[in-house]
Amino acid sequence: MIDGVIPETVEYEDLLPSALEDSERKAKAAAARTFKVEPGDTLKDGRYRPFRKLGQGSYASVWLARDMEESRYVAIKVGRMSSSSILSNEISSMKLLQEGQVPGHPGKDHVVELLDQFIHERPNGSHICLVTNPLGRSLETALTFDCGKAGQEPAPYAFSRRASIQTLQALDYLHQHGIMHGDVHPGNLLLALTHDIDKDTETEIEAKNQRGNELNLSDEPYWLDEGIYIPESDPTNANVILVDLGASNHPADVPSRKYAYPIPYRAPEVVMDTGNVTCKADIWALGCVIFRIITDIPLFAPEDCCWGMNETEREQMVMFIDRLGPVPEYLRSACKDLDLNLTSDGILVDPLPEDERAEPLAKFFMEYKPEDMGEEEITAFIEFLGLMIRFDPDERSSAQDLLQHRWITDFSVCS
Ligand SMILES: Nc1ncnc2c1ncn2[C@@H]1O[C@H](COP(=O)(O)OP(=O)(O)OP(=O)(O)O)[C@@H](O)[C@H]1O
Repeated sequence: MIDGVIPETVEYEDLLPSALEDSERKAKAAAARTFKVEPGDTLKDGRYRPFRKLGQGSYASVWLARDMEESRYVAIKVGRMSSSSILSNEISSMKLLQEGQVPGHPGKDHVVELLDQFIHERPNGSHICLVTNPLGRSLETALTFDCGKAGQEPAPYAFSRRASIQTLQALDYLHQHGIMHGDVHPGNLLLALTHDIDKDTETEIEAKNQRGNELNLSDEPYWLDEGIYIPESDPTNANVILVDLGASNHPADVPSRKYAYPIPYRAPEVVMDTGNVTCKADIWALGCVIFRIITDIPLFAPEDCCWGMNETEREQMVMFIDRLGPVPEYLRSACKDLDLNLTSDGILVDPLPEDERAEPLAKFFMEYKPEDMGEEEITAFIEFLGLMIRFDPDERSSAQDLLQHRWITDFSVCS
């Protein structure tokens, strides 16, 4: 909550003439709820001057702004008018971190930090705004566009390993503060900028972007680190920052239905909507994220990715069973609701033909393992992965224990 105040949401639809068609009302309302910047606009009584869009999410847009008071650049996440509870939740978790009692934790440097917060009032409602340091592109973007797919080299293993460890440190930092993230995926892991943009003028910042000056106030977001490709940059210089605490929940070990994991990162208890979702769902998602970072291949990617469709959930459960083995007792009744027939041992009565089944976890990893990973490290990594990717949340390791695992501690790393 911002200083104890959650602004009331004014439903813009209610203010529109009733004669308007439904679709027209919805379009007008959505446009009104979305924050736009006009040249010369400022926020918080002139303190911040936004001049370029950095990102667009479902609940907010993110703007690069000049902080006139501190002579620096900041990123301002401006919530849509209808998203006040999500942004307030995000701020309350970030404040918990600010007040936190875990000094010297390495994860602190890998979680987005709240610099300021305020409410931007508009005639028909308010936008909650939160201010953080400007960051670069996401790991999702970097892995998809910089490496592999575009005919380029996969990310160097030194980079993938470093990014994986930093993500684990970030999550442990949150969990030590009693916060479950609830939306762990590579799109929420941003690369820290590798140069100090505070030394640049606004014109220089635009000039650094190869696509030119007309980016100002454009609706299309651009990354600040455009043109820096991971394989070309020094992996020892890369740092990832976990962002977007909008779906976070605390205390982290109390079951909650507040989470937003994208389909490939959803744990069995999330897929089956058992209601028993705690920070252990973050651990499953972490396992999927690390697998993706290290191999560039998603661990569980159902072909039919439609939210809320039973087919997707059934397909995911079948994949889990193929990769992990029998469904534990506690999930079996939920499987019945999905029309998944299981034997009394928790395996499928009608499995897919052998050549259509997902391979077991270790075998699947061996197919995509990085070339420069040694034998012993491969064994350690498969063991490490198996501590996160487990059906039963109670059997998954905590982030704190994972940090002590030999894959983290025994192999040379540049973190
Ligand atoms: N500090 C930052 N610096 C640069 N870009 C950022 C920063 N924070 C967020 N972004 C960009 O803005 C996008 C939207 O931000 P964010 O994910 O926090 O919004 P959201 O509405 O909560 O998104 P979602 O739809 O994922 O829930 C991010 O994907 C990222 O590309």
